[in-house]
Amino acid sequence: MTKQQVALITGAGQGIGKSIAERLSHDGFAVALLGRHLDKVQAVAKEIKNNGGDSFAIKADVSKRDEVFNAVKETQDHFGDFNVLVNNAGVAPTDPIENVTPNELESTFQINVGGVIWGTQAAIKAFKLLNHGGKIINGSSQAGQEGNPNLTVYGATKFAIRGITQTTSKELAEDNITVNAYCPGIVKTPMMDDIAKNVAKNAGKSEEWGMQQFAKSISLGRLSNPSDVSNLVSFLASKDSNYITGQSILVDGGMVYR
Ligand SMILES: NC(=O)C1=CN([C@@H]2O[C@H](COP(=O)(O)OP(=O)(O)OC[C@H]3O[C@@H](n4cnc5c(N)ncnc54)[C@H](O)[C@@H]3O)[C@@H](O)[C@H]2O)C=CC1
Ligand SMILES: CC(=O)C(C)=O
Repeated sequence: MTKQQVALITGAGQGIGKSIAERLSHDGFAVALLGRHLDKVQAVAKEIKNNGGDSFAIKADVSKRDEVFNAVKETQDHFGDFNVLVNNAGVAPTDPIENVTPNELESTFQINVGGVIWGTQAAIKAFKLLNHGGKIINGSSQAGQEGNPNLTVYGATKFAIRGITQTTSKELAEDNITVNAYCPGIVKTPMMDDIAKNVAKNAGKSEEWGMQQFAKSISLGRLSNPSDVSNLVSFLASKDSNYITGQSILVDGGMVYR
């Protein structure tokens, strides 16, 4: 009887993180859901339980190293194992470069990049304690492969995550830990709605115009659903990806061609 695999997903209260948690539960994982707002992750965890899954909600801020370490330990203690970390949580400030502030720069890097680094450190510690390898899956973006206007700070963090994915995959290969990233395109979530609204506001245009500035470059001609992304994460969390590491894989409907 194969032991149930355990995954922790950060930013699982909505959007892509919620979809990843649901999909990994469907794949047979026990899932721990981390979020800043406990009520939101508890609601998703409850829904997963009602659908027959094994889930657990944790309140934490990924920019706080100790909270991330506690979340991984709580996951391991609760389920008795820990196998996959999905560093999904992120924020996307939307500003033309001349409006970027020191606070925006610092807080965005603390969340988007710090969260990945603290999660990676905590996962390594757990995998070593459990005496087995594991998988780390980071949330990058098409905006981490191609510069997007008005997303300088956000894009810088997503480019950084691709670099971290490469460096840590090389460092951790000897411990049988793979590290990969998913690079979604334009996904229908609250984050993307806010980006489109802000781009439109900055340009004095309608919200529809804002979303269109991104959507017009999608070859497949449709916006992405969160499930398009969790399909890829399901593969990266499975044994089928065991020979893939250090890769940042685009799932963007044909926006960026690398
Ligand atoms: N929506 C999109 O079009 C795309 C999203 N992505 C990436 O996918 C990931 C998820 O994005 P969405 O689901 O669209 O975002 P979202 O904003 O809808 O959800 C993000 C979740 O992360 C949580 N979060 C934010 N900061 C946190 C912190 N400090 N600690 C703990 N949780 C925190 C939020 O509360 C929220 O529940 C992000 O890393 C984003 O950069 C990448 C490409 C496209
Ligand atoms: C939110 C995001 O990552 C985009 C627009 O690529």
